[in-house]
Amino acid sequence: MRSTTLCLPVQGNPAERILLGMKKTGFGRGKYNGFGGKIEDGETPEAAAVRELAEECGIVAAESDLEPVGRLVFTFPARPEDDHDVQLYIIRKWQGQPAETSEMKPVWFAVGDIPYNEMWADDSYWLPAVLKGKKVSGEVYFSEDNEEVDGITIRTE
Ligand SMILES: COc1nc(N)nc2c1ncn2[C@H]1C[C@H](O)[C@@H](COP(=O)(O)OP(=O)(O)OP(=O)(O)O)O1
Repeated sequence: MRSTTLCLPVQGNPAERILLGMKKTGFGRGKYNGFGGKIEDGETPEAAAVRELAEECGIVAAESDLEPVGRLVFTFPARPEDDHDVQLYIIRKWQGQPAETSEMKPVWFAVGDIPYNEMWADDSYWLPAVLKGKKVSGEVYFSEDNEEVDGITIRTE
């Protein structure tokens, strides 16, 4: 199970726009997603989230500006090496302008125009709640094709 972070930069409170990145390499290539990746040995989830934001879209954030919004566990029975345990954050304040990197191409979307058909299939189950200010936790099981959701439990608070 990979321990990872996923950070969602937004404008507005409640969120009006969200910054997503088109993944250019590795896991989730060809999909829009938030920014994040593996928590390295000895690193806190918050330090990993800030590092990945800088590496993937060039923005500089303070750990104290990360808003924890939940945790999701993704299970791929047909490809267990891709199982992910993900700490989720929203961020509304940072320094610098988002820029394309070797890993991701950032694009702003209005909250009503999020391209769910170009994202992981789980996102439409939990992202709307997060953008409305809820915290989420849950488990997602993917089907044999590693793309469709086969089972999902999402709790909101
Ligand atoms: C499968 O469902 C998922 N949905 C969403 N929206 N995001 C997911 C899902 N599974 C994982 N993620 C997130 C968690 C991380 O932010 C990234 C994956 O990071 P990881 O470090 O595993 O992938 P890479 O950055 O490609 O790692 P390498 O650089 O080692 O290739 O996706």
